[in-house]
Amino acid sequence: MIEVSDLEVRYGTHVAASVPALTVRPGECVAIVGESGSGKSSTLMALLGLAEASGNVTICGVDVLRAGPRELRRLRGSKAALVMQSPQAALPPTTRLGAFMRRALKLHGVRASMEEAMRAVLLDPALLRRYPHEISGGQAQRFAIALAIALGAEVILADEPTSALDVTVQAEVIAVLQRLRAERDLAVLMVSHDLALVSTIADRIVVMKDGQVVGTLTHPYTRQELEAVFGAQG
Ligand SMILES: Nc1ncnc2c1ncn2[C@@H]1O[C@H](COP(=O)(O)OP(=O)(O)OP(=O)(O)O)[C@@H](O)[C@H]1O
Repeated sequence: MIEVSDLEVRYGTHVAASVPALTVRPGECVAIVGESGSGKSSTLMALLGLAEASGNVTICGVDVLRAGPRELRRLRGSKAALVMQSPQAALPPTTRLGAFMRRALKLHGVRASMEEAMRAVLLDPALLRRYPHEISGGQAQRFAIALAIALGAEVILADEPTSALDVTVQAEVIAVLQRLRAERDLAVLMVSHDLALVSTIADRIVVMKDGQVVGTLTHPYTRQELEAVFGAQG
């Protein structure tokens, strides 16, 4: 569960994003869309306490902007998972996927079946024996989600999770996210510049421009609404 009110993200005196209100309930997917530089990533980073921000952010009961380092570490490590554009680059190249996941589980004191987490994202558990360079971009993205599942994530924050992938692989990753949020009641907040993609998955679309929220659409969207968003973006 994510609840945001009066959020303002700053870099020095520059206000990069201003979000008056945003809620993502368990089982929901909300997308933030907007052109480059509109403040999408800054918003996402502030939600995990990774940017200078004021206002109120509550994720899984943690008051993020006032939490101490230990509470934030616990939140980021298990309850709220960040899925980035190219997870392959973030994986240590000389560590097999299974060893990496085992280490992460141990670090956070979590006991979970790695095989079950792999199957939940439609990956063959045999891939746990591979090195990062031996899997595809789409598999790496699903591995990042499997890791989140194994660690017991309740919230997934995804920053352009599919923009480095080709269209069919994008669809696989989106299908996995869709299934997980329904089956496991995950709250998914996704940042994307791809309106066509998010309109297939999001319950709500928050449109940002120049650091401001300029509109929110609720599913089902009309063509006119989507066209208006394209206008607001461009
Ligand atoms: N670390 C930083 N220091 C200073 N300014 C930053 C920093 N990160 C982002 N900004 C500025 O904040 C504004 C919002 O950037 P942000 O990355 O949030 O946009 P975005 O919508 O995610 O863009 P993109 O789609 O290109 O990732 C921009 O003006 C950007 O230049």
